[in-house]
Amino acid sequence: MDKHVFSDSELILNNDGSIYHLNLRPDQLAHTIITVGDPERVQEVSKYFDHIEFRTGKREFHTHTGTYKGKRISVISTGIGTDNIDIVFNELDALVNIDFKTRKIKSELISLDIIRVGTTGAVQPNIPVDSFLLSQRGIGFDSLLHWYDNDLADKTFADALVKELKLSDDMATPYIVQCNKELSKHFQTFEMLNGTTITNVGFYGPQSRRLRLAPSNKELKNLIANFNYEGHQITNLEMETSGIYAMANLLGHRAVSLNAVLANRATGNFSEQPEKTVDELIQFTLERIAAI
Ligand SMILES: O=P(O)(O)O[C@H]1O[C@H](CO)[C@@H](O)[C@H]1O
Ligand SMILES: O=c1cc[nH]c(=O)[nH]1
Repeated sequence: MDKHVFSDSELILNNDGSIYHLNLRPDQLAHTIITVGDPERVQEVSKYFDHIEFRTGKREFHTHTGTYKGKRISVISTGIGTDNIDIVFNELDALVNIDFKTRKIKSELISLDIIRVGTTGAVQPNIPVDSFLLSQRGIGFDSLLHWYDNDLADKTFADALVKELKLSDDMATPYIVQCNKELSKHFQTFEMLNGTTITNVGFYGPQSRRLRLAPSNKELKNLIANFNYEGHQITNLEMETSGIYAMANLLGHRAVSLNAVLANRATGNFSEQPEKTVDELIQFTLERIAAI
């Protein structure tokens, strides 16, 4: 594989030498990366930079690269969902680990630090809205990992999920993936909760929300809240973490997912100050990154 030359249809470069979706050239990317779902959140992060050296954007993928307290950081929006995470992680990895001139994998591989600053809904009543939660592990209901050759499966944990949550055969087998323990230590402070995060492919039915359409598994919200596997309770639901941990583990990057808890699904509450809470998580994250 090291000698393989990637064809134009597999490693797709734009006319200016940037990679297809992210619109970035290798020199425009820092090796510490903050990912956010919302493209508008990119500027909410980069407004704290000492200076911004580069801005680009295409579709939902917007990037600002600059420094914070002297540390070079890129902040990139992924849009919503693990389908976008597949694109973002493959292209980030290509930017550092594939030589765009020879179209071959480099002999020395680089490991990126990738920190998600996202939002979430808690499923346990004792997790307050406006708190911060670090996903120790992600449970993927989204199937992304299954499309890659991998040995990350934890079959016993997956079997317990299928049985206890009464997942139907029509649904993807869940997968379980971990944060990078070394990187996660830098974000462990008294205000940070830790948990197990389910990532799914939608905000409504797939997160057991009901507006006009009834979810297929009507008990799912309660089953998730009551699930316990070897002491691991499920804490929260969102839409990217499992994909981020899957891709980071497969590609050799370090990733951690930090969540601002905006909803509590058990109590029915939603934050009265979502922008403020996200802003506090952004400032917290930048301070912790500067100290790495
Ligand atoms: O706030 P972000 O980072 O987008 O994260 C969460 O919010 C979105 C849904 O509103 C999903 O992307 C979910 O994962
Ligand atoms: O409940 C929530 C809140 C934010 N993001 C989600 O995906 N779910």
